[in-house]
Amino acid sequence: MSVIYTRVALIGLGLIAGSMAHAMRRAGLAGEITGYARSADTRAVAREIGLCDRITDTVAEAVAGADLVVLCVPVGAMGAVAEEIAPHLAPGATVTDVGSVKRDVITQVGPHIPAGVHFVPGHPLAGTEHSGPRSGFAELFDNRYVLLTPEPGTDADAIARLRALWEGCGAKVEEMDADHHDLVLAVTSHTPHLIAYTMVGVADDLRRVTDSEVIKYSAAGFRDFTRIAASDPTMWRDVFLTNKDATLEILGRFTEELFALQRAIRTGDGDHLHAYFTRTRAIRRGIIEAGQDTDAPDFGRVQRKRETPAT
Ligand SMILES: NC(=O)c1ccc[n+]([C@@H]2O[C@H](COP(=O)([O-])OP(=O)(O)OC[C@H]3O[C@@H](n4cnc5c(N)ncnc54)[C@H](O)[C@@H]3O)[C@@H](O)[C@H]2O)c1
Ligand SMILES: O=C(O)C(=O)C[C@]1(C(=O)O)C=C[C@@H](O)C=C1
Repeated sequence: MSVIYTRVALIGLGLIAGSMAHAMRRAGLAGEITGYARSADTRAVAREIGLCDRITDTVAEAVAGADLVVLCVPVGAMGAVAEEIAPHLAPGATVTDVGSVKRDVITQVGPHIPAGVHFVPGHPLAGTEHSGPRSGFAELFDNRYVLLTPEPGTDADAIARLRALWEGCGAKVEEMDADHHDLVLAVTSHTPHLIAYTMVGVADDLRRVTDSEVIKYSAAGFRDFTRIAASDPTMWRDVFLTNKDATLEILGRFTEELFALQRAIRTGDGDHLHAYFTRTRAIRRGIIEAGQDTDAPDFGRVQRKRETPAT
């Protein structure tokens, strides 16, 4: 594959930036990769492992002359970082981000983008519970979705070039409205994470009663919860604070369903439980029979819905 950007600047050197650096190198997509992280320790590790071609001690040096700047910091820090880089951005450059929430990032970053610089927000739907500069790997985005959420009127060439970069990193790219993104992700990622955090918290409370049996006999489902609940606390604090409305909406629906199931258990209503579990099983089977990636929801369907004219 050929070079798509002459210089890519990665701001915030953790799992996602590290994985992007590895994936861009794998396919030769960037002429040069520069990197900056706020913490001197992180920069030292990034230098030690050769994460980028150049790790700079200031954000200004990292973005100078870059035709792509990728903000890879926690969602709550995006606005402050955008303000810091703004005076140093090259005319014609594209700024993107990888944040898990999109509307709030647009609100934070948008006002700092100078005229002549393009802003194309993005979100790779791929991750692990690990963080930091050593956690990245080239295959993270292979066959995973990246959602781009540009505002109407964004330069089409800037979008196309960023799309090509992500495809070169192995991803499938779709465009989506930012608000819709936040609602979909509240269902498929944010609320499930909150539930996992809660379940592991409950088990931890119980552990004191059962003398570690909860850990010793933990079954596969619970182990999966503990993996999710080991995710970065700063990242997830910011996700819930910035995708508040959508998460509360989905959490409200979840709580109603949970109360209905709780009631069915208390009243011995086996028919209700059986019908509910039959319905959820059918959803999983439907996904498999349709030959879709069982790891990911059908974002193509969401996109097609968006394109349907309002009646
Ligand atoms: N981890 C995932 O599963 C995942 C998946 C998709 C998207 N994301 C999003 O990607 C972004 C980065 O997540 P990550 O998992 O790579 O996190 P990470 O914790 O591995 O890395 C974040 C990096 O940002 C740096 N940083 C924090 N605040 C900063 C600031 N104010 N200025 C400069 N650097 C700062 C940290 O030192 C660290 O190097 C987040 O917005 C997150 O929502 C994460
Ligand atoms: O596999 C994981 O560890 C993840 O949770 C990754 C995951 C998700 O699928 O929910 C988490 C947050 C992101 O914004 C994107 C991906």
